[in-house]
Amino acid sequence: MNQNPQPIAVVNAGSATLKFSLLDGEETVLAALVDRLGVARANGSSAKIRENGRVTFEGPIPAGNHADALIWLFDWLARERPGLRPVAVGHRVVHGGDTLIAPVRITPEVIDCIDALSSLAPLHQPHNLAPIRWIAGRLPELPQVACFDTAFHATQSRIERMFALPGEYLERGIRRYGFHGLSYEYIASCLPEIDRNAAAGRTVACHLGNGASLCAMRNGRSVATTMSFTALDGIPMGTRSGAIDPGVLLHLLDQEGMSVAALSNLLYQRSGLLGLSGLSSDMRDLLESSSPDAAVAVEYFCYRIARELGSLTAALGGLDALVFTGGIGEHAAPVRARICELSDWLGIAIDPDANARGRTVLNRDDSRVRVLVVPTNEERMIARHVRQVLQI
Ligand SMILES: Nc1ncnc2c1ncn2[C@@H]1O[C@H](COP(=O)(O)OP(=O)(O)O)[C@@H](O)[C@H]1O
Ligand SMILES: CC(=O)OP(=O)(O)O
Ligand SMILES: [Mg+2]
Repeated sequence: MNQNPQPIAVVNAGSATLKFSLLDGEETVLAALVDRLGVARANGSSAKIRENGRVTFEGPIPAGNHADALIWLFDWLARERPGLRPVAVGHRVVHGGDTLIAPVRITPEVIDCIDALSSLAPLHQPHNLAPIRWIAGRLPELPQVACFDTAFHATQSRIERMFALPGEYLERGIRRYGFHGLSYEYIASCLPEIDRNAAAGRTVACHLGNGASLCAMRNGRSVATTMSFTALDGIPMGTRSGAIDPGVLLHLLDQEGMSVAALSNLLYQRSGLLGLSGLSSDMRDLLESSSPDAAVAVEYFCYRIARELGSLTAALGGLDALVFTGGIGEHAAPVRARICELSDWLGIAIDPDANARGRTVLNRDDSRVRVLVVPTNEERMIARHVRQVLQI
């Protein structure tokens, strides 16, 4: 790091985690992860801080929610690293709706707009807002920038964004938006250095983490994606169902008398890999398990991804490259292998050894489609946006 750091702080608040980074240019000088937020346990949550790759703090902290965790982190920084003062803060905000389609400096009006979209991203939006509000109240002189997961998909065609509902619904903003945009934007920014044809051509990126989606890109711009109005649609995820016949929801509400809150809990928290396996939402647990239900959950996950890959290939009119990213995409070789096996009809052929070793290039020389593993870095993308918006 240089002698006079002017770091950008980046806050990426997930459903049960808070990721916090300090970036000096493209370099991450400090990265903190606060885990198990909102999970009832005697010791509260736990934090891990890494500086230049070395763990410098690890242990329980007295934080029950995202704002508490951020307060603890700012206190820790002021006490332990007084020389590391952020000059601005960038936030990942999951939903930008129809109006927030580019990174923006946060004002009270922007906060109101983000708040109005909370019901469309209940696992994320309230957790995105809490740290923004705390910083605005306590450190009003610190500029804050919101970067939206939805913004990258603003290039999609009108047809792609529609649901087949009466036109008035589209006018009211009931349409496909898409998420994980900061991750896809970062991947698109890396591709020219890794593979010029993939960067300029027809690429499907698979962001497979706890939340998961696929995005079809042409020349680095979003053409179609699997998530839509909310981050529930598309492929199954850690605890989310992915696409489901809306008739099932009507049935549960109408015939079985399920409450809206219980249905929301089922779809967001109790489905996906967790629901199918009855064991865990974490792919590591499922791959290690000998339970038949865990195997079914993994197979279902891979099968639905392979089906969506076919659909997105149709949206692109062909496929030049497939990119894996996110916790599962970057680390779970058996999942990548199975998705590629199910997609061999597309001309995908990978080298098992390159896959097992987690190399950047997985495809064999005779594969018609390039297959790549590119680690995502939403925080780096956010820091770039902050510098651009604030011109620093
Ligand atoms: N070594 C691994 N092998 C298989 N799956 C992994 C591995 N490491 C992480 N994962 C999966 O990645 C998920 C987290 O993905 P990540 O993209 O880091 O999280 P988030 O969606 O919270 O940003 C975990 O829940 C787990 O399913
Ligand atoms: C939008 C979304 O699903 O995000 P995450 O993967 O962080 O849960
Ligand atoms: Mg994520």
